[in-house]
Amino acid sequence: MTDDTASDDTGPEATGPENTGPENTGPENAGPESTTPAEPAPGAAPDQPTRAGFVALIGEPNAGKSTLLNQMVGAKVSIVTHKVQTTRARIRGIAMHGPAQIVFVDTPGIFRPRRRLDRSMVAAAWGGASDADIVLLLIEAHRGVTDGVQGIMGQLAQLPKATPVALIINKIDRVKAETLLALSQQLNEAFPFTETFMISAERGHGCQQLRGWLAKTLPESPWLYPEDQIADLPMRMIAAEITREKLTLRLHEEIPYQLTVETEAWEEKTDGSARIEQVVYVARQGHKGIVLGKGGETIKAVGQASRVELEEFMGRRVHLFLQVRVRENWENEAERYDEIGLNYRDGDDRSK
Ligand SMILES: Nc1nc2c(ncn2[C@@H]2O[C@H](COP(=O)(O)OP(=O)(O)OP(=O)(O)O)[C@@H](O)[C@H]2O)c(=O)[nH]1
Repeated sequence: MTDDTASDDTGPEATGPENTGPENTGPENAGPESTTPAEPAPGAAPDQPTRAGFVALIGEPNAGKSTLLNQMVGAKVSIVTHKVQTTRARIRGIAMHGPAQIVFVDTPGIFRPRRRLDRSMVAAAWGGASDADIVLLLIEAHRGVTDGVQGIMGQLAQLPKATPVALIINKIDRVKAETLLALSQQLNEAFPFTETFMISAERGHGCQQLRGWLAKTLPESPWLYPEDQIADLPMRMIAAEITREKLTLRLHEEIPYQLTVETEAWEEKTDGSARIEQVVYVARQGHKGIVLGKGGETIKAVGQASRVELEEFMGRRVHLFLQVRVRENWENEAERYDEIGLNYRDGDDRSK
């Protein structure tokens, strides 16, 4: 182990042959919370056509997009913290509802970009929206029509006319019913929303109705992802996001937005555990020391916290290995954007 590698895995390293047996539990068998494809709902008419498509979640930072996604998909596919702009990648979660496959695109918060990376996030958010079959605009009930919301509403007019756009008023647990009705009326006068839902993403209120509406509104189509691919599709990404969340919480304001985590290797062990190798990329040499901490204590604590959460999430043992590498000018390397799911091209930026 070099000084930039950490693992809190104190158990004996498994040395058995590569595990390829059919009994091997893949990341798709990630425990009760994982994204699990459902059979067509009991009672669904056998001749009902399958439906599928992309649903984009649009909203100001902190509106509750990740919370709603987790609620819909039933798995922790993106990270919820109190910080804004925690969502770096276009993480997709897939929900099955009867014969419908609902593919969620969790866009980064839409906000005024300052740096190039920020601009790519905005472009990705709007790109996700215009490619989507359905757009959901999330508003925070207690904040009402902010400047940011007004800005986003102005942009909605640029979407293809046929795209259904639903207004989702979230955090209804924070306001009175009269406030909600007035807000809904005000917003519906400003834009012709196809439908309005009032929900609490955190508590799950209204989410079942929303899911039902999405399922019946998506176009008739074969499923976009084969059933056996659905569950493990985002696992590496989820694992990387869990570690990035632990880093963010540990490093506070220091450098969280200038680092990224990638899962480089994932090996299933014959004893049912998983060996996961991840790399934390930092933008500057100086940041490496901060992430490692004195005597490697920071990265060790991060690794430990991440491993505990991964084990809880996956329902089995995890051996987690973290490395820290410097990738200078990461933020300006256009080719990196594709890898984290951001496709930025000059001219794409619709935020101005
Ligand atoms: N009271 C209340 N809080 C909620 C609700 N939904 C989400 N929150 C909280 O709002 C905060 C932001 O939620 P996120 O899901 O991270 O928001 P986001 O839109 O994904 O944020 P970004 O990733 O920054 O774009 C978190 O603290 C959530 O717990 C809700 O229905 N009621």
